[in-house]
Amino acid sequence: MIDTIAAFDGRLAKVEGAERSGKTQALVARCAHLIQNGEAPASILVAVTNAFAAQAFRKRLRRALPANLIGAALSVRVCTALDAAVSVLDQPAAREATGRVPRILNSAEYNFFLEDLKTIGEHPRKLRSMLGFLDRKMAGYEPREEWNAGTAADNLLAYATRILKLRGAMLAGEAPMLAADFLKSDAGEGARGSFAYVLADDFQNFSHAEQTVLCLLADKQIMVTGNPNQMMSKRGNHPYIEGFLKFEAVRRDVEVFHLQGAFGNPQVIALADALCTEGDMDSAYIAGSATPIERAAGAEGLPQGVQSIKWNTPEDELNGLTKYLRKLMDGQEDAREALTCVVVPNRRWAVMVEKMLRRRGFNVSAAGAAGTLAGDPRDSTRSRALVAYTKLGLLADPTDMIAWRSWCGFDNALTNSDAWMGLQDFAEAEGLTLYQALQQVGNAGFGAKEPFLRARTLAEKWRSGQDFLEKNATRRGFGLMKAIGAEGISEFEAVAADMVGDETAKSLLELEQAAISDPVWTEDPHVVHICLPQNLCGTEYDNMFVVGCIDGFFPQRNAFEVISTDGERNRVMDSERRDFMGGVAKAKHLLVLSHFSKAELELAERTKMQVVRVKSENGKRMAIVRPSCFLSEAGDAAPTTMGGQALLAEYGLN
Ligand SMILES: Nc1ncnc2c1ncn2[C@@H]1O[C@H](COP(=O)(O)OP(=O)(O)OP(=O)(O)O)[C@@H](O)[C@H]1O
Repeated sequence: MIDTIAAFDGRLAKVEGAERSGKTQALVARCAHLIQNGEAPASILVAVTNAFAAQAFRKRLRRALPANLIGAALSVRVCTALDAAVSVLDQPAAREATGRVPRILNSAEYNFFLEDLKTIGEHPRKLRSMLGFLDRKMAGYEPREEWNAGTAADNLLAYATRILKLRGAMLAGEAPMLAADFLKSDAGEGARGSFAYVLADDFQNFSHAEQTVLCLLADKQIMVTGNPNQMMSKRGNHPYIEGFLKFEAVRRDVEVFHLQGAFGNPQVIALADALCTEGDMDSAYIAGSATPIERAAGAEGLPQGVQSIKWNTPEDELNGLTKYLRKLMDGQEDAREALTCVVVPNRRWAVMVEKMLRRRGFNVSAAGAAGTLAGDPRDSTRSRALVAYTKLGLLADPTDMIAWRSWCGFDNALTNSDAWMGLQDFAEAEGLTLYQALQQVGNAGFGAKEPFLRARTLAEKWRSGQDFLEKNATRRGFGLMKAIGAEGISEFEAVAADMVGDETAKSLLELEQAAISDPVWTEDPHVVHICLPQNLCGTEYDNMFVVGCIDGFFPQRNAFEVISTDGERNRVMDSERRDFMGGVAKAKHLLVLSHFSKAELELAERTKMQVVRVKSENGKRMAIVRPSCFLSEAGDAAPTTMGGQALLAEYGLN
């Protein structure tokens, strides 16, 4: 079947199949076939769900091609649909037609934008709900005249667009819609169909607007793969599942390929299959049978299949499980630690697991659970990463108004939104760009009369920013990291580890932007990966250890919360089950589902475990928790649970 797909040269194709059935492999094969038949790599676009999936696809493509074509493999564009939309909007014709700069706000920059929106006087909750509404409409690619947004939301949209335009910024939710509109317009004629071949993996994960962009970019062929049970519905991405399900129904002459079975460990596939019969899962997408994959040479002795291990407390679990992992790795001749992934329920667990693994002598990357630029900008000592990032942004481009907006907002309870709004009005009234206006205000020695309310505050910020720029404009590499105060900050660790030492501010900013918004794994084969389940899309591992496999973590507590409605609870449960099923199926040989039975109440509450009851133990209040309900849902496909201490004893580890 894969060979037929690889050679398929019709206009439209859809490839569907169960988890691990070879959908991505089919696209890799198609892409390799095109290159081997002399197609220019630049004529192929591969769209995937996130940067991890892009990295994995590139690796698979390289492997699928002979050495003399590696260069060609590297030149194929493999990116997210959002990236593809941004590239469209970055073309001069699109910038002119839209009047917008496709510089996407990251989450910290978005928070400043949100603070600024509050100046219109709406209640914050109403504001969020209207923004959510607008975001859904844009992602859903509904015609503007059918939004029926109401006056308040219309005004909000106009205001938001105005301030984004002035700032030279765009929201992630806007880009696909704007790109699709542009590609459909006369002005976009040159950009339409700019790739002969568009291959879209996990098409069910893209929003309607993103799917539209991908279709408009394809000239000769679009081939999509997908599986509704693997839809990732994390907040903010609005997947349009119908776009995949009805792909052939709304178009003519679509060739549909249905892949049978799956490749991987039969026990792992059986567990994933069992979950595909629960909740809103579509049982038409069940593998049914699995073709095992051979373990690599040197690793044949390692355990295979699914293990369920029970520990007493989270501390016991981390301690015991990392010992077990150490033992398994030491038992291999040429251990490739990067083929092992520890799946964690949240950031806090990622940090704990990372610490423990390092203590056991492992090199570790937690890129799969990387945080955003955390901290409270109202107090710059509590948002050091964001301050460092802003300084880097100013050094990279001293006219970047997104960086200046952040810079002017630190250490003020309302992030100086009122003053910034005054600056915007002033710029428009004077016919100046926002940068020119800030420059003018900053350099003016106005006496008692400010050109707008609190202009003096912005003038001070401008001058301190200019001082910083003058002192540090020529710095590079590690000196630059020191100057911006990024040394020793965890958010900059990944970039610092890969630095050569002569990076300019611009190149360092690009690396840091990627690390925050689109993290990828280091290429080092001797690094254990730590990942959240939702980042496993497009990847696979020989060994996978899920820690904290309890109710409240897998699935998260909202799936049980008594205060929400049945519908809401089911929605969360279904979405968590999909992430869990899709995630654990990526274990090619060994899947360890590890859980503990009690934790200190304070930790349990803070990390939102689903507490069954509370009991007192040695003067401490302990929360009793349950193994993940997904284990019981899997029924016979779930293994018998073994005690952690018994496992350690078996390996002589206690
Ligand atoms: N025809 C094949 N022969 C042997 N192994 C294959 C074949 N097709 C795929 N595989 C292997 O099976 C595994 C699953 O393949 P792939 O990742 O392409 O499936 P998928 O359906 O995209 O999975 P996912 O559930 O992750 O979306 C991979 O390890 C891949 O190398």
